[in-house]
Amino acid sequence: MARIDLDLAHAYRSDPKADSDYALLPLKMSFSDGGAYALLGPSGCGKTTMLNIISGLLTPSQGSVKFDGQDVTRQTPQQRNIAQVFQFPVIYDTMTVAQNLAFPLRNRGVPAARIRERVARIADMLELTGQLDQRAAGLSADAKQKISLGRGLVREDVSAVLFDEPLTVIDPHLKWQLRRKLKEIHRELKLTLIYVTHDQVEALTFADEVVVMSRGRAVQVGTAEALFQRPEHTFVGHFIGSPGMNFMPADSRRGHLHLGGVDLTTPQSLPEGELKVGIRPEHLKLVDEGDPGAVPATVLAEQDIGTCILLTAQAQGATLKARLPNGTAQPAVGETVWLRVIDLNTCFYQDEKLVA
Ligand SMILES: Nc1ncnc2c1ncn2[C@@H]1O[C@H](COP(=O)(O)OP(=O)(O)OP(=O)(O)O)[C@@H](O)[C@H]1O
Repeated sequence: MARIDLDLAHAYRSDPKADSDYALLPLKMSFSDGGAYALLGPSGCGKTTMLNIISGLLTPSQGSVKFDGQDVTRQTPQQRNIAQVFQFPVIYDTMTVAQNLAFPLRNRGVPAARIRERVARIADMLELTGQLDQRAAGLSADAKQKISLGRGLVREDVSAVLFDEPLTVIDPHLKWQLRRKLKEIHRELKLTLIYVTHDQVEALTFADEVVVMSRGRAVQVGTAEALFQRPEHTFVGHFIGSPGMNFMPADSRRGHLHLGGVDLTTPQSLPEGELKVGIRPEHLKLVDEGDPGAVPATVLAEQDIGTCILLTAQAQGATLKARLPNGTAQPAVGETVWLRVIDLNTCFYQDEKLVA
């Protein structure tokens, strides 16, 4: 296993000039030895480009990739000792499950007894033990992808295991189980795992640290909690959470926060000037009229989504979403309510970056 350091940029076109010419803008980041990471972001943000640069399938147009301090920028995936799991199963149909799992070990001359041990362990973790002697050809798409995962995880000597949206073909119920399984496997095997996905639930359940990407930038690297509580960029606030963070334009002058027509006091000390106030739907509270951190809002809709009531309201030109606990007295559509937007959970942004 290895610590991985990136200090690079990548453009698929030669002679890039504008930011939009880059698939990855200049970035510096590190993946620690034995960590579980997810690269998360919308389509086209550069996740696969970053993964392919780490694996060695792609050479960055600028800069370097280091494994344990050694420059591997020009090395192939084999030389870097990387295992990869792709979206679709990569297995040998004519082999049995056991032979498929053993293949990467046999290829490297691992002794037979150790191969048996390791295959049994991986099969047990992925609940494939009962199918070890079956030919892969007859198995379902789910089982085949589990074999692919197993082949990625079976070697002990890899620098890292890279996953590119590995659960795409998996049935939703099994997907949920496998996400948790991968987390357990990481705890047990302590491999460096890097996992590409555009699904935040997948990223947040699997990874110790999530790299949130937007348009060729890694905008924040953090734990699920940090991304939820303190998004460092409005993009992260908006992208993480369901629904995402609410934002309202505001103006900070001489210790006061003007939010539309309302003047509010904040527990945080704020820089002067135009700001965006960010508050999660989970933190937005219905309060009494005149509450010092609240704004009046007109109820637009209410939806019982089982775990809570999702309230949509309009306040000072912004649409706000609040997750209210079940059992909360529901205001009528069109009614004016007071929503507390300022409390210790509130985040403040200037030029889209967190400032308080
Ligand atoms: N081989 C290529 N040649 C030219 N441009 C490419 C190539 N591969 C990717 N791109 C461009 O680079 C940018 C980043 O693409 P990339 O595939 O890394 O994003 P992604 O986040 O993995 O997206 P997705 O989730 O859709 O796979 C996109 O604008 C894409 O169009």
